[in-house]
Amino acid sequence: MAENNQADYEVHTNCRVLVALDFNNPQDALAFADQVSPSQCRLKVGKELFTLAGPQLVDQLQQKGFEVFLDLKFHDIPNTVAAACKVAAEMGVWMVNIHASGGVKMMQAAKEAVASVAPKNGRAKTKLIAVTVLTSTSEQDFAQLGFSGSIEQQVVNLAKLTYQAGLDGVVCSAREAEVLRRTIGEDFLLVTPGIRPEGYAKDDQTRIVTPRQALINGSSYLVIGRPITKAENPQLALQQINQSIKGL
Ligand SMILES: O=c1ccn([C@@H]2O[C@H](COP(=O)(O)O)[C@@H](O)[C@H]2O)c(=O)[nH]1
Repeated sequence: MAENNQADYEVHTNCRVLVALDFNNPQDALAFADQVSPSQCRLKVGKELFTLAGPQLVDQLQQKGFEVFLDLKFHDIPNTVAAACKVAAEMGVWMVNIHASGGVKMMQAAKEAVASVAPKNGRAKTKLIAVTVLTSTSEQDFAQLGFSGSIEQQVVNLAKLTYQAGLDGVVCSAREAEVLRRTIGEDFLLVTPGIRPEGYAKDDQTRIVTPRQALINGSSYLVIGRPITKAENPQLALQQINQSIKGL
């Protein structure tokens, strides 16, 4: 596989798919990485895999030339979240995230911590984004939590706070991408899970959108797990998704 140098990072420019490596062992994650190329996708390491395999696995994926989104969704007091984000930035990950509902002070502390880390090996500065409302949450779930108003209103509210705190973008559903582009503008990353190709099962997601429609709505990056990793031929599933969004 490709070595970890500047040239490897340039191949990612047009790559919009972030594959969620939600495997229950590091061997399967590494085997998946060996079937695909950094020009086709970036890789997302989430809570299960990181708890199992930690920074060593992240490093192995980076050594294979992949940019890694460390999806640990930190949510704690400002000092704790800032310290965790600093460690993530020192690992050289492409992107890390926190929960916007932790508040502006927490987001600002995290931002300062990430900014204090000098990027290494020709990489770009680690991007810091904030989760608004999880894509598994329905309007009914949202009301049950005691919120009044719609999910869309809350996503816009949290995205505005995230923008004011100086972060690079948010995690939201692609259903909210259009309104966020109208209210916040183009210079803000919209990272959207809950992506389902036409006809694919919803699983536990509720606010789903197809890959093509998500980009039309204004998504910057598509987070896709099971439709690729659980496919009979994951490499082909990724290729087909990339084909379906070509030119967007
Ligand atoms: O709001 C959110 C935030 C994060 N996720 C993560 O994205 C992937 C989605 O996987 P699928 O298999 O495509 O449903 C998963 O790792 C989640 O932890 C999210 O779904 N929604």
